[in-house]
Parts: sequence; C-alpha cells; structure tokens
Amino acid sequence: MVLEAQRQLLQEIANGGIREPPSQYVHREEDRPTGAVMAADMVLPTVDVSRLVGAPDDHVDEAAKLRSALESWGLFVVTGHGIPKELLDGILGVTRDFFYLTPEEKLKYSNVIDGNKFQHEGYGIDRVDTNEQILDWCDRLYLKVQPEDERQLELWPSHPQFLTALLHEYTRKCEQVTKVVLGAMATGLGFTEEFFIDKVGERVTTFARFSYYPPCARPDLVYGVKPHTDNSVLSILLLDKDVGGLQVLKGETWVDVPVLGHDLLVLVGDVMEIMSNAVFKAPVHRVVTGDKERVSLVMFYRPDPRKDVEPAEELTGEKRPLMYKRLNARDFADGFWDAYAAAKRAIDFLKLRPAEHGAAA
Ligand SMILES: O=C(O)CCC(=O)C(=O)O
Ligand SMILES: [Fe+2]
Repeated sequence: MVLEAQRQLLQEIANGGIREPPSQYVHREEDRPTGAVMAADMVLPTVDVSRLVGAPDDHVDEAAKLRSALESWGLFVVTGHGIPKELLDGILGVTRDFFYLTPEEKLKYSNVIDGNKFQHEGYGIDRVDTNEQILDWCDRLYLKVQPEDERQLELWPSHPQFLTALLHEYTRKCEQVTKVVLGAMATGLGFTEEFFIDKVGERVTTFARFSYYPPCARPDLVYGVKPHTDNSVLSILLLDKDVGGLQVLKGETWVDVPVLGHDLLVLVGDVMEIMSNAVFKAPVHRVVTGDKERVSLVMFYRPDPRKDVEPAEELTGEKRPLMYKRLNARDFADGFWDAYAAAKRAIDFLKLRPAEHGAAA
C-alpha cells in the first residue's frame, strides 16, 4: 500500500495558486533554506571536454583541471561537449510540454501501480515512506534509459511527440561525455583511462529524471529538492536556461549555481566518492524555489548492479586509510532510496564508514 501523500501531484496543488504551501511541504525552522548564499558566477570550475579528447598535451592539461575541480568542488561546468543546442533546447522544451499535459494524460505513466504500489520509474513524486516525511516542491518523470534492453517503454510518454526520440539521442550523447569524463578522472590520478570504466562494469544503468518545479509563493519554507548527494557515479545536469535554483554546499556556504545556457554540469555522486576512497567527494546540493517555474533534466549514471561498490585498492593505503566498506551496487542503490526518504546520506544510513574513520570522512 502507498500512503495517501504518494498520489498527491504537486502541480495540481500549486496550479490552484495557493499562497501558503500545505504543511507537508514546510520544513522545520532550523532546516529551511535561509542564510547566506554566495553567487557563483565567477567561481565554478569549468572543464572543456573537447580538450580531453584532443591532443595528448591538451588532455593532460585539462585532466589536471578536472581533477582539481573535483577535489575542491566535486563538480564542474562542462563546455565543449559537442551536444547540439537544438537537442538541448528540444529536450528541455518537451520536458515542459510533458508537465503541461493534463493529469489524466500524465497519469498514464504513473509511478503508482494500480493505485497502491510504488515503483521508482514513471511520473509522480519521490517515494513517500511516512506521514511525517516533508515533501519536495517538485513533480518528476523518472525513466531507466540504459541498458537500452531494460527500458520500460510503456512508461515513456508518447506525448510530446518527440520526447522518446530526443531522450534516446540525449542518452547516447551523455554516455559519450560520461566516458570521456570517467577516463580523464582516471588519467588525472595517474591511472589508465579504463580504470573507473572497468569498475562500473558493462551494464551500467542510467536513469533520466525530468523535474518540474512549480512557482512557489513561500520559497523560504520549502525545497524544490532537499539537501542531498546523488545516487550515482556521476550525474550530468541540464538546467533550466532561464531560472536558477540549484545550490551547492561549499564548506559551510551555500553557493548559487548560475543558469548555464547550453553548458552542462557534472556532479560526483556517492558511488564515485566510495570508489575513489573520498579523493572525489559527492557535493551536497539542493534546489530552492521561486516565483517562476523551473525544469531540469538529470542523468544518473550508476554501476552495473552485479558489481560491488568499494574503494579502489590503488587509492587506499597508509596515507589514505579505507574510508568505506564494500557493498553490492544493487544493495547500495536500493538502500540509497531508504536513506533519501529519511533525508539522510546513504553512506551514513547504510553505515558504510568503518567506525574508526567515522569522524575523519
Ligand atoms: O533540478 C536541479 O537543478 C537538480 C536536481 C537534483 O539535484 C536531483 O534531481 O538530484
Ligand atoms: Fe541531485
């Protein structure tokens, strides 16, 4: 059985033009998105992917930049990715168009089966485990895009007309970017390009998350997405071209990610944090709302579920003790959602830090 709140579509609530968010969306005072936020226009690191596939000197140079970006921020803005603007505009356009459909039309792809069973894939809201859970100000469509033979195509919307074709194309382009980035993450650490690619395995799973954040009259009370790290090796984000809202935690300060036009954003996810034995740390990030609607599309790149997630031996030693325990990739991905619903970090929730390093990691 799902809880009543699981079937609640935010867009329907928000379309009514309510002034005060319902209590289920309102965070406790100490958890609200208040406090200083720094503008990041000048500071976010940038990596030019075209240089990573260019001349060897350029690769070495850019891979060093990438390493330093990931060590300090756990993320970077991606330029030179070669994905046509038309594809990027097109896919954000169909994202918006999908959420503009009637509820009846969207519910053909519902993530609640027969009105009572939750599945991750499909249209709706994130999993609701308790009546006390504070809900995010966001509806989403979540689809497995890779491996291609595991797509549940009955959940891929037939309207807007080009959504399926664009998603297919975008998936392939993102995979290329991911491989180049994973390769450079390895070479930047002195390994061969295949180092991380081999560890994630052959049948990597990629999920696409299309998010729609309705306008909110009280952005001081709610989150579009509450603070979290990602259930991924890497995530590739395509952000709304006009409306910001994503913020990342740098040290103690929340930093606004500016609108990025046709650039993408790569984030380190929990799985890479574990595999790299915390050389690369997954950045905590969140989405705040505002008076304008916002859309985004995130691709979450996950390991082959048959693989184990564990720190690379080569990154473990006297200077860098083992930071995390090993866990099967499927168990990690499943456990992640239990943690997510409880607003906890998966690494802590799943008790993956050996006791003696708990404080240091
Ligand atoms: O919408 C965004 O900017 C980011 C959303 C996000 O962090 C997520 O879906 O994991
Ligand atoms: Fe995220």
